[in-house]
Amino acid sequence: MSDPLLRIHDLTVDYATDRPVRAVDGVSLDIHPGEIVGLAGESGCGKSTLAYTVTRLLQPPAQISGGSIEWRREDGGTTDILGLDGRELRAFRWQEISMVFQGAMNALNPVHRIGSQIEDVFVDHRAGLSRSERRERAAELLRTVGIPVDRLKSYPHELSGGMRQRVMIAMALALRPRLIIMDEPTTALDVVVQRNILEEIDRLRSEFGFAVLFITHDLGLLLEISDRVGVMLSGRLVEENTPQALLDGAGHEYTRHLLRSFPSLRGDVPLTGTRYVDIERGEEALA
Ligand SMILES: Nc1ncnc2c1ncn2[C@@H]1O[C@H](COP(=O)(O)OP(=O)(O)OP(=O)(O)O)[C@@H](O)[C@H]1O
Repeated sequence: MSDPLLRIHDLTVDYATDRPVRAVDGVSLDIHPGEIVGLAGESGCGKSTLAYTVTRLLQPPAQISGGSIEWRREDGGTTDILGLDGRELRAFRWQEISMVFQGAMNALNPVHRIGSQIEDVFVDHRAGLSRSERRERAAELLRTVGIPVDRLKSYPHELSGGMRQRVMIAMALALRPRLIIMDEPTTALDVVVQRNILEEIDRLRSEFGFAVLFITHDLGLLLEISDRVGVMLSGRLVEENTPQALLDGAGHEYTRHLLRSFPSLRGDVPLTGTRYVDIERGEEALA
């Protein structure tokens, strides 16, 4: 197997509050190029804290108490993510790793058109592009995520929730990052829209080859879309394996407990994207 793209080693993160919380407790996890790695676990187990640490968006009172996060650059060398300074981080985010967070669709600025918000990513990170080049790229990105190009002129409130989340995914793709971290990206959406977007992410992954760290409390969903799934409990990564291996026999009692909550996934539901097919046009119908 190729060298990992991201190597999280023995990471520990604490919230230094009156009653300190160890949110991430000695987690080690590798993500390889092009892989979809799912992270499951119930609310409060530390999934988001892990995502915020990898992207260096963690705010006090959170503090990194130990461990390392290593990034393999395209030139083969490694970058210590925890050692990046502010200027380096601005160049690193979006460019190397981008993020789609829960409720990200509400992060769009309500008073600016969709097109200009996508173009802004290029204004900030691709200073050499002309205005018409930026426009062309914004249009191409919308097409990529399945939104008609005339929507560039729309304001966020004129789009459905699913479309707005697709716009956020388009922005996350804009600079062709090699890893996209998605923290509950579809949780706020209708289940049909959610399925369509997941199918889209998988298709885009095949097309562009980026890796995905997909975080959700929904283990059933992760078993369908991931190459490997990690299960977190109280800050620890208690198990990590392929979906099939977990279904065949999870090693940790907590994983077995989570699996029992999804009885329909134990053999009678295909693990491929085939369940998407009959609802392919669902979002258009709802939008
Ligand atoms: N700002 C904060 N101050 C203090 N404790 C925090 C803070 N943010 C998170 N925590 C605590 O850290 C632990 C991990 O929280 P985290 O949000 O990472 O979990 P999660 O698995 O992502 O949960 P959810 O799915 O609800 O977002 C929890 O015990 C939480 O209460």
